[in-house]
Amino acid sequence: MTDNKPDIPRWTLTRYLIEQRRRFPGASGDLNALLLDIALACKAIARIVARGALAEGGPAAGDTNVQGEEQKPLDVLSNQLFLRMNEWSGHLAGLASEEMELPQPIPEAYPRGKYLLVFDPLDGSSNIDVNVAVGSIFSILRAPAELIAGEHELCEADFLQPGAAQVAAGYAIYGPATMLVLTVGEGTVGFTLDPELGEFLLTHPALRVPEQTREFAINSSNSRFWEPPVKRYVDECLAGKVGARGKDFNMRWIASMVAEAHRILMRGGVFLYPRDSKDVSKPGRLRLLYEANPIALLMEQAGGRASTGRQPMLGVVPSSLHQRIPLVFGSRDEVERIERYHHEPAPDVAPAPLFAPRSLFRD
Ligand SMILES: O=P(O)(O)OC[C@H]1O[C@](O)(COP(=O)(O)O)[C@@H](O)[C@@H]1O
Ligand SMILES: [Mg+2]
Ligand SMILES: [Mg+2]
Repeated sequence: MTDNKPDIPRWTLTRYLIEQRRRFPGASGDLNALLLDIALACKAIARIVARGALAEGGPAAGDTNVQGEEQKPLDVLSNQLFLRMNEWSGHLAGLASEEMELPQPIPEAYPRGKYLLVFDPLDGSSNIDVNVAVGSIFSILRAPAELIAGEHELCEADFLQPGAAQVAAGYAIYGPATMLVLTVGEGTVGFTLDPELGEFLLTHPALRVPEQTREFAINSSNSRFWEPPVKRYVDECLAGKVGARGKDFNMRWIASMVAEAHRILMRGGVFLYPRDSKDVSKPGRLRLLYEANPIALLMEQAGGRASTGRQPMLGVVPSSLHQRIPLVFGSRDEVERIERYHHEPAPDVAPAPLFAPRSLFRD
């Protein structure tokens, strides 16, 4: 079965989740209910984003988040929608967001559940004013047993689980169409919002990232700060047919990671936001728990790969809630090549000869 062919069952998100649950006869249905609440938050955000400059009622801008970045009114509003749609549900033991310094416990009045939700309520929000696709990214983890048992209060350490521990992950993209792209550990699937029905309908039942590509995405204004393996990789792509790769490459940079991830899931490619020396206090631009990990799981479940450049992303043990990390993802062959470049010496750095001729004019 291929995407967008008439043999795709026109399942709603609800129906898809019911079918998935059949795989686990003992399942409580909590995960499904949580995913539907998240989808509802995304629909609410989609409506506001679609109104653009006509949207009303957003809180005043001007604040900064824990990352020291300017919060747009829609960042704040999207965060509130995620909280409002999810904290009462009884399926969560806590939430954490890009826009909140500390994890948010479930209010006393509401029941506690067994999952943790981590999210970036609006990714690529610097693109809102220019009407480019933005999105919401989420990751679902199991709450530690002691937290569920009430043996301790919700704390940062509860969230510090490697990406491989994610139960589900996904994003909504607010573009010309709104889509929800999801994995519950059984492949990566895409739903398109039917605005008349208000339903996410399954349109991409088996997303696969092609193993090879001729398209890369990187913010090349940072090139002077890159490490040698990344410089080497990009130089080889730029050299095209006559270079080491023997083929021409195309380049894209939307500056909205959800949109880049979506393009790569649809037609392949590789994305890099590598470690650089621009600001030594930041080992990468993107955040591990609510940007890199969910995208990594979606990629891996679609046959792609995600990495720090040095190790698989899903194996990284987080050290803090808002930890930043170098991120490379997309077509498997390209990500593996970039990893290889990080592990092998650069080809032009020949070992210093024991008896090199000495000269004042040597460069
Ligand atoms: O402006 P830069 O350095 O190109 O960074 C762009 C990156 O920053 C992000 O916008 C960060 O996400 P937020 O908008 O949620 O902070 C990514 O979506 C994107 O890949
Ligand atoms: Mg983001
Ligand atoms: Mg954001």
